[in-house]
Amino acid sequence: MKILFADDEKSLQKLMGMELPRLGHTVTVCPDGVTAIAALEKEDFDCLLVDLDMPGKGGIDVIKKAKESKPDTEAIILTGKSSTESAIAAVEFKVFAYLTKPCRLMELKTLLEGVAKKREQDRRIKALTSRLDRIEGKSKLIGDSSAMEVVNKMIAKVAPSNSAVLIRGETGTGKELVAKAIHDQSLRHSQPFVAVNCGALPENLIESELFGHRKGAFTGAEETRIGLFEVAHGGSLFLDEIGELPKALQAKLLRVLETGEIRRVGENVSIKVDVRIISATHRHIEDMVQDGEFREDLMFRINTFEIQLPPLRERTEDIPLLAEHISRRFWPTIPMTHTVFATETIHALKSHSWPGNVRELANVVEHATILCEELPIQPQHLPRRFSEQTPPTSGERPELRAVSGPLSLRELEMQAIHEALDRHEGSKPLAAEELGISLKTLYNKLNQATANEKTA
Ligand SMILES: Nc1ncnc2c1ncn2[C@@H]1O[C@H](COP(=O)(O)OP(=O)(O)OP(=O)(O)O)[C@@H](O)[C@H]1O
Repeated sequence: MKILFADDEKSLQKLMGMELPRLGHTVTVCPDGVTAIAALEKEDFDCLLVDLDMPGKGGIDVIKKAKESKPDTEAIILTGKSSTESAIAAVEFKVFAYLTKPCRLMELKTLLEGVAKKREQDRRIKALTSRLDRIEGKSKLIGDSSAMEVVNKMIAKVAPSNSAVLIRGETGTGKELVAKAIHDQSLRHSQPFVAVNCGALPENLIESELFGHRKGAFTGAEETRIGLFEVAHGGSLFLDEIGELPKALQAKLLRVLETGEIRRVGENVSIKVDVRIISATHRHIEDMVQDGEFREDLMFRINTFEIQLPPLRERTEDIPLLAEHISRRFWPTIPMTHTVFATETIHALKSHSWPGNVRELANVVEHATILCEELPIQPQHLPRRFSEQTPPTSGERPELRAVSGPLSLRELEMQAIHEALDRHEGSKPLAAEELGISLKTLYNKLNQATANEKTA
């Protein structure tokens, strides 16, 4: 790390000037606060190591100056005598640690390792947050059909309350997006939104995922871990596919919702949690209750307020807006003034039945943006099932051509890949599994096909 050391004690200046580089850091040694502030004006540092009492400007002035221009600069205060005022200032400026002199080198070494680790974690969090933002996009629900207007009104009404919400709708209709929109418009928006797919977790792991576990609670529980309820404390927990929750867990979840307390697996003390529950399902929960698969009391707990999402085929008027919005996700440089889809392409999109709803539309648009080199996107850029609906045009790409003559081995392979992708609504992992190839191989083949087209 780049460290700025400031202390008026000559012996310490000498010691740090020698020892910090030995610990793998680069150090700028300053004899007082004024010199340290001047150094900060010239360059940035990862960590400040400053004496509190120096003639002219003190350590707090140096930290204040550094945090003004670079708030993520870490600071460790060294001092001969601690005072309440300096301790308060240290808290105000989020100082990493407070060391009273004489400090031991080993202690300082450990602290600096802690600073380096924190900076690494902060960087990772930033990278993950920006990646998540890119993947999730904003929770803005696109669509101005009357059906979506109703949905938006319901979200606005229920969001500020603390009520449990059950979102119903076919797969890919945007249930998670609605859950996020409820959270974003609620008073909890600055707290965590945690999503968990109850259908995707193995049965033996769900309890510990949701409620956490104590070290040694079961084989493999090597460390105490907090569960998603605790992670979501103060915010919202989105239980996707709640119909898939095993019966035993339904009883435990009900108890948590009734008492507001969770108990980590293997622990016998309860912890209070404040979490708003938003659930979603594509299944008919009432039928599941009838068949004894879902607890009726739990159903009444989670469905205080219900939002029904319409399938895409019932709001085809939203398709042009949605398709354009999604295309910019994959192709962010498209100027806002450009027409992205040709009229015939919109017509083909509107004529489809969309069993996979908006997720399927997103896959189709991704496919088209990969194939299309020049806007607007034409029908032949859509997957095969669409080109079968529209008459072929000249200049059509070989792998999208209607089968008229013998195909080369590569064309046959691409045909099989596209058919598998169509069957799985664009899901590459599922298509790869069906074809008996790895996901990586599937990507390689698709990328190769695109590269071949570009050079053809
Ligand atoms: N109204 C919408 N506006 C913009 N994007 C949408 C809309 N509805 C869905 N999407 C997009 O479609 C994809 C699927 O949405 P989402 O995951 O919310 O659906 P879901 O109903 O939760 O699916 P599943 O039932 O499979 O969990 C996401 O990429 C989402 O951003």
